[in-house]
Amino acid sequence: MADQPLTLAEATEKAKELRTQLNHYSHEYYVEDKPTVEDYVYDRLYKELLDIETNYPDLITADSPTQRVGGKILQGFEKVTHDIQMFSLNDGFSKEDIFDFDERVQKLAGKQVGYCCELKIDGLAISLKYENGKFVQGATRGDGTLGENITENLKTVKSIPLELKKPISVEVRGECYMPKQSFVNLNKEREEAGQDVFANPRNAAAGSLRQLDTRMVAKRNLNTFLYTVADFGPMTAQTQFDALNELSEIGLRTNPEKKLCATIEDVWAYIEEYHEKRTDLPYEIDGIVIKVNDFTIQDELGFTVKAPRWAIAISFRQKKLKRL
Ligand SMILES: NC(=O)c1cnc(OC2CCCC2)nc1N
Repeated sequence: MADQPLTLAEATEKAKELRTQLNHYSHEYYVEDKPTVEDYVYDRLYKELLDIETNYPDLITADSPTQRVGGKILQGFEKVTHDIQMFSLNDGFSKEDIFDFDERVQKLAGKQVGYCCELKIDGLAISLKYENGKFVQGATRGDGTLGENITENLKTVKSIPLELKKPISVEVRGECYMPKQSFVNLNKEREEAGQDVFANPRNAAAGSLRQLDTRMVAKRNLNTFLYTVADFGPMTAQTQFDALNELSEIGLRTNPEKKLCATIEDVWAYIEEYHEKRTDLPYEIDGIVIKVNDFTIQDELGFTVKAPRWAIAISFRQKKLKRL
């Protein structure tokens, strides 16, 4: 016999249960890349929730997985002022530049310091604001002070949680990027449709986030890695390495290839390692970012107008950098 239609009370309870289950499975799949259920299990539960929301539209919540598909046509992007400037990075082009950086840092810090090394994801820098755990604003870097409000577009990026694992208010920053395979598939589609193709995944990600039709963005399979805590709220990390782990603990996606290096020689080994490995990665990187690990020392070193003194990027895309 066909299921009896749910009462409002039953539907409310069931929708809440389904949202929790679906958001958990989605976190495993999109944030941890470790799904524990087959797609058909997810799809069946999703359909059940969609049916309930269709019958009881008032039960639709902002963090419902059904809201990820987009459906808004924006008129444009409002401007957003970054209370905390989004800095860029000084570039290094050779082993000598990296060792000179280490010398400067040690001189300023008055001691040998440890470094947190990260892959330099080739995407678009974004800022995410959460209030009491809820995703409230997403923005582009812009010129570092003035960016664009792309909240509605970022809501369709499945690895950006609409709700954190803890009800905290923080601002975090990272990179939004298009995986290599998605880039290949997109360009194939565009070519078949007689459209211009994108030159590289970074341009494809930027072009996708500029879409005013959020349904288009939802189809572009964008992804993220977060790497900066701008407003810590109650977060307690005292080093960059711990901050990356803390970002992951509250439900944000971070890059697993990070490494804590005690000496600049270890940093150089990491750079050479990923210069080799980069073609095997499912996303593009344009270099490595080296950061003084200890936040107290970062604060001592401070910033120039554009960039921190406690970090340097070595780019793999340098004419001069024939080989490392
Ligand atoms: N593209 C990246 O993967 C990346 C970029 N920037 C930073 O750190 C900058 C941010 C502001 C000061 C240091 N880290 C990264 N991993």
